[in-house]
Amino acid sequence: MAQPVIGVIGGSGLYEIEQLTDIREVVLDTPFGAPSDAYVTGLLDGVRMIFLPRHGRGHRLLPSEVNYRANIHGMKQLGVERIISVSAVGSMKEEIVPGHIVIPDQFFDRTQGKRASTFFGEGVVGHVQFADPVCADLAAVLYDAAVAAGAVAHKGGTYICIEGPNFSTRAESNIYRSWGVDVIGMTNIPEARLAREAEICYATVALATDYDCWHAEHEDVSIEAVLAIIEHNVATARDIIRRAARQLATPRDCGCGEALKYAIMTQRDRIPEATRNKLELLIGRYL
Ligand SMILES: CSC[C@H]1O[C@H](OP(=O)(O)O)[C@H](O)[C@@H]1O
Ligand SMILES: Nc1ncnc2[nH]cnc12
Repeated sequence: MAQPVIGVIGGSGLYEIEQLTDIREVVLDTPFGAPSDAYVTGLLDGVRMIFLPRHGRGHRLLPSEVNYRANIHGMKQLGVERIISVSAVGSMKEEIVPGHIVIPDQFFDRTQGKRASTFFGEGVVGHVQFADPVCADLAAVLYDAAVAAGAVAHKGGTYICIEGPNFSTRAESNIYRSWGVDVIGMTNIPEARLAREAEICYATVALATDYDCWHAEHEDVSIEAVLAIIEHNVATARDIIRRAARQLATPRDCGCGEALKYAIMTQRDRIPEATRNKLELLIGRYL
């Protein structure tokens, strides 16, 4: 069996994986438009990796402008079975100190409907389960890798995803905290939803960079502070990816690869030809 391919979507501050060898750039088109940038494929300790900078090289795309559907479709085209997302996040809890790593196990969607968040539509209806939005197996590997890399890591937690690009108001921040969320960011929704629809495992290495604006003894979040923390921790993020990759060179043993098995509602002979063609890579085997 071919070796599983691991995708990495790099967030703020992670625009390349320096340790890759046998590097090739792949420019892809998808039925959903253009991905954020060329994919970089290469080997990390012999494991095939595909890297994509979420905001494009040079950080050109707002969280709302990222073409999440194209990014995930491109990963699928390249045979990716597991996606490691790397993201900068604000901490919503005292004990998650800037510099710590969180491996979230839940998402709370506060985006504002501006992002295409499903591959379905245009005559085909599908409803995937999303109660547990993160692949537990992949998350466990990432947590262990973070600990082995020497990071202070938190296993599990809720990532609230706001639309951005502005950071939150103090009132919003305090209300989110009262909801019990752990970290805040702007990108993991709809990325995680689309990975599930594409039957790709998804989990995030979230690097806490700030205390948003709720903490009386800490400065309000600013890009300056976020970038300083990222700069100090990007080597750790790369180390986590490298350690995780070594553990992920085996076929997966979770349910993510069959997420669509019972999800498609539409009577098969009523699915328009054009939609069939557009979604062939994602749903072809169920039609
Ligand atoms: C640079 S702070 C705000 C920015 O960083 C996070 O992006 P990513 O998840 O791609 O690391 C956050 O979601 C915002 O987009
Ligand atoms: N406080 C914050 N809010 C939203 N996204 C972030 N990314 C990093 N810090 C953040």
